[in-house]
Amino acid sequence: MHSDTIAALSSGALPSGVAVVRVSGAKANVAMTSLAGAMPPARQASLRTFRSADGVPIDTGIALFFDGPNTVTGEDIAEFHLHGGRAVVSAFLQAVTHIADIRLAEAGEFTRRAFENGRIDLTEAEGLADLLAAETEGQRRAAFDQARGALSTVYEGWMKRLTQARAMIEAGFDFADEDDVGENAGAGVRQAVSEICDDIRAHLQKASRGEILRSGYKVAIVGAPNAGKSSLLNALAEREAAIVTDVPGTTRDVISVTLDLSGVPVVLLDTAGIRETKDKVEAIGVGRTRAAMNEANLVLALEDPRDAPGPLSRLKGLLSYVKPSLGPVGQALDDEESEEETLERDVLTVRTKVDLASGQKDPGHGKHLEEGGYDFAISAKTGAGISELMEAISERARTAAGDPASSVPLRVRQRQLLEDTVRILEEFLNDRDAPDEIAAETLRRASTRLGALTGAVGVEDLLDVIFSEFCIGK
Ligand SMILES: Nc1nc2c(c(=O)[nH]1)N(C=O)[C@@H](CNc1ccc(C(=O)N[C@@H](CCC(=O)O)C(=O)O)cc1)CN2
Ligand SMILES: Nc1nc2c(ncn2[C@@H]2O[C@H](COP(=O)(O)OP(=O)(O)OP(=O)(O)O)[C@@H](O)[C@H]2O)c(=O)[nH]1
Ligand SMILES: [Mg+2]
Repeated sequence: MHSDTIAALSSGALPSGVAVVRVSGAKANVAMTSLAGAMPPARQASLRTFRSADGVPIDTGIALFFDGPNTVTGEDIAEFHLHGGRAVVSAFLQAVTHIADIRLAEAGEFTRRAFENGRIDLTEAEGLADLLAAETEGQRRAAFDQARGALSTVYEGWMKRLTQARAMIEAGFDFADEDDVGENAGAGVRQAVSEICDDIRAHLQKASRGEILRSGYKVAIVGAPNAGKSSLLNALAEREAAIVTDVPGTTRDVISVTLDLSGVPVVLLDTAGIRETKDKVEAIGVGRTRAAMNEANLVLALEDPRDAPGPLSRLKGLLSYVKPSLGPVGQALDDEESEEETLERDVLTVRTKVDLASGQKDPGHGKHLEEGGYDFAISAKTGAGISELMEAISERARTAAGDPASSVPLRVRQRQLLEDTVRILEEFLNDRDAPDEIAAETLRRASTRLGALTGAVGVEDLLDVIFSEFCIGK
């Protein structure tokens, strides 16, 4: 139990209609009696006038008292629902923190107490943080699912099975002389571990989907200077997010706009046109274009076919910037064949400015313009082809993000711990001749990784990072 009682404004930015101040800890009842005059019946909303220590009224509002340990934090909680004015809340917080042993809470401190008092585990706390940050329906569903313990159940199940496997080996120590027992137990353990390993691998397949849902499906808009990239960004965003001029090299930095497409956040990245340049600033911009392409789930390669030296030849050069591992599922591919497939799937070629007559002579080269060969043809000026392109992006984003309610790991931290666990379990499975002591130790290491997922073990150093991500009052 903590000695300090903490207090904070738990509702949003002021001014607001109503402001909720929460007080959690051993002195929550003292806060209630001194500010509201008396204790309200537990868990019942009561109208009270709140007064500072010298009896001066601050505000009239709703008082609520939740008696621990069955509360959000696991401690006694007093809630004060005030009028949401800045001076009201400020006078109230002043009066609360005036009481001995009550101080203002740090960011995430209520949730941290919930974790430390065993009310929630770490995946649930992370789910809560994501729930507060959720901006799309898909994000909300996945985070809500995780905050309610969907991942905890899965991870605790694996932990239990792994512990049983370890227990079987450790029991085997006692039968060291009796070969029969040792070998039979050995086969059972291997079978059990290999099943756990398969289950974790299947779960990991969903991880990249969860990460896309959490941080957005990234679409890089690339092409030569003046191809019409910023114009496309503005058309998709339906606002003037980027500067458009007829000067090649207008965009020098990556400009990002996030859209909510059917519940999946889609991050559009407008980039600097790719060309050899002596301009220092533009050269840095081109470097950033390359980085944007590498992190993108989808690349839109734009081309105005009136540009020399002709359609697609430049695009080929552009595509060579793209990493082979790029893919909606984010999985690295090993052979060349699938590498080509990935490029085909994740790069859309877009012909721009179709309102400018086609079949026109290329002024520089006198060649006829190539007609087909592009996945899409658009005009940012007339709007032609824009909604078709938008639908194609949306469909890819939905596929890449998957079903938000299917218990996907949303975070890199979670994925890495799961990958570590699989690696250690494989080590165990591959070393058939390991003495029992070594085998048990290998499984123990795997348990430690799994335990860190829910926060059961070895996460002390991480807690500050995880909980500081919350806002104050949560
Ligand atoms: N006013 C207010 N609204 C809020 C919160 C809050 O802290 N205050 N919450 C803050 O996040 C969320 C609700 N979360 C809560 C979770 C558990 C309990 C609770 O008292 N649980 C007990 C008793 C359950 C029951 O009565 O059935 C328990 O789990 O044992 C209360 C709120 C959203 N709305
Ligand atoms: N007629 C016509 N002009 C367009 C269209 N799209 C863009 N333009 C024009 O083409 C020029 C370049 O457009 P931008 O969108 O700035 O091109 P960009 O690819 O972002 O260029 P950089 O940032 O310099 O790499 C501007 O003069 C635009 O008005 C279009 O669909 N039709
Ligand atoms: Mg531009």
